[in-house]
Amino acid sequence: MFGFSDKGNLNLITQALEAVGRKMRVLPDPSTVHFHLPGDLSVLVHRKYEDFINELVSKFPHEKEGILKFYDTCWTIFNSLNSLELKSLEEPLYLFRQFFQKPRECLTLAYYLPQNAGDIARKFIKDQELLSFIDAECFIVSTVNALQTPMINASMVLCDRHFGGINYPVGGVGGIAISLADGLVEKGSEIRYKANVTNVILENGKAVGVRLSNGKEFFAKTVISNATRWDTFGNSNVSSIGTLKKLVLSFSLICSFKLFFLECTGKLVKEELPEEEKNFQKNYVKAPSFLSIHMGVKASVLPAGTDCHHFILEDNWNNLEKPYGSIFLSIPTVLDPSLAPEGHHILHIFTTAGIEDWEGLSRKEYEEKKEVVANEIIRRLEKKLFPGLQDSIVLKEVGSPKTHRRFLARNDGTYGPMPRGKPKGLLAMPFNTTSIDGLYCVGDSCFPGQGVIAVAFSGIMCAHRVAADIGLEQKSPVLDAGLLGLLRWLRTLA
Ligand SMILES: NC(=O)c1ccc[n+]([C@@H]2O[C@H](COP(=O)([O-])OP(=O)(O)OC[C@H]3O[C@@H](n4cnc5c(N)ncnc54)[C@H](O)[C@@H]3O)[C@@H](O)[C@H]2O)c1
Ligand SMILES: CC(C)=CCC/C(C)=C/C=C/C(C)=C/C=C/C(C)=C/C=C/C=C(C)/C=C/C=C(C)/C=C/C=C(\C)CCC=C(C)C
Repeated sequence: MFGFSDKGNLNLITQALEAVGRKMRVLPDPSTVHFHLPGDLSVLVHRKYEDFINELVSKFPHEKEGILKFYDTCWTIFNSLNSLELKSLEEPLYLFRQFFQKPRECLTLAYYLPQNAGDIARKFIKDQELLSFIDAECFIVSTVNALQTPMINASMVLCDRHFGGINYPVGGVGGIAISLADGLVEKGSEIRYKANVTNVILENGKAVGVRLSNGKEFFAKTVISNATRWDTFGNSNVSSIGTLKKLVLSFSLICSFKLFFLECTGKLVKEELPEEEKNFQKNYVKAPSFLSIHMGVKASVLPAGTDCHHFILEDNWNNLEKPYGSIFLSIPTVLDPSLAPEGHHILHIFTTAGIEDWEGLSRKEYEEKKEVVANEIIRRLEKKLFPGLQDSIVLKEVGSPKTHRRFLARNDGTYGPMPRGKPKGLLAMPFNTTSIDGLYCVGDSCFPGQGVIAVAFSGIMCAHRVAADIGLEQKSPVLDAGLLGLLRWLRTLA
């Protein structure tokens, strides 16, 4: 996980846990990822920045200057981000204060806000293979190439992995949700599980509550949807799953709905798609989902010193963004052996996959397809990294995009938003307010997009904007109208 360090301003998981009186023990990962790329290009992203740069320069010595300039630019942006107090960019008093206190940092961020990593990389680097490597660097966190990845997001991940580092919570990442939930309850919040929100209730155009599938209604000053914007507002061509995770009944009472067996169709806001959302859907499409394989294997199949995370694209750079083209692999037991019985390891293998491949199949065809597709991926891994992998398997479970849709209740099982074309950086990303009074959105279809830290930041921004709107923080209605109007206009330029 990113965001789990004990320093800086961007360790948002640590901060979220602290806010509810919790702390988790973490294990530092000595590397972020081991890339295995076409032409036998192998790059290990070491935790220590200098080690990573030396390794990359050793593969592309003729591009030393370009490499340093590109990653230095990332650091300039990261250092600016890391110096700010992170709050709502939709709240003018805070924004002006930040501009006043940190003008250079804010102007740096404003300058890079509409830019993409691939364009910046091309200013400094000519080698096509190195540019493809930077595509892979971006793809693993955005599921798109560098030309489509906002520079601010790329800088955040390309630097924080060396600054705060990647850290693994002992016992597994599920512990994060459990700790947060325990902490919230201890602070007086109430969490309702298996509560299927199907409608946002509107009164005179204002969101005033939610209705559950069992007919129960809850009323509130503020409603916050953590469902994707497609699930919240719907889209014109695909039936969606109604979702709503977080409903704020008042600022101090947060209900987090976890729903695992929901497959109803329809959007939460039963109104015509607002213009703002049309603009969002014009700029962003749903990224594909994933095919996931969870395996238990005999430890002897892994060579000594195997790294925790791998990214594999065997022969052809053109396959990077294609479904099933590249393979992600995490082996958490490398860091935390307590997760598996002695002598065994856990492999989480995943690859991008679209829902359309998995629909319209009978139960039998579906099960058979999962087996065939998973076996092919295991065969590729066996060939590239771990000879004997197939025979070492003691447990295997395969999840398809339909699994993601069902268990995460995300429209088409999507990983998140993906730019339809070449975006203007983050300019088109909507923030938390919506065109419906009293209704806010959080999560990865809001600024700044996919990723746990990005999503945590959207939560922090939303909390601040809501606090201002319900009178817990200072606000200026005149400046609000000005800034929100300006931001709306800027989004239409993207
Ligand atoms: N590091 C990783 O490997 C990894 C893995 C998964 C996700 N992520 C990140 O998490 C981001 C997504 O975060 P998010 O918070 O936007 O979305 P999310 O999908 O994580 O949260 C949605 C949650 O809402 C619940 N839910 C859905 N419908 C509901 C309903 N009707 N009522 C109640 N609960 C409902 C789901 O069960 C799910 O837990 C992704 O962009 C991704 O980057 C990272
Ligand atoms: C408003 C205006 C107009 C202006 C203003 C200016 C300013 C001040 C600005 C500011 C800005 C800001 C603050 C921003 C922020 C941002 C952020 C925080 C961002 C973040 C981001 C993050 C991210 C993107 C992350 C991501 C991550 C991820 C996705 C991860 C993933 C992972 C995985 C998938 C795993 C892998 C594995 C293997 C390889 C195996």
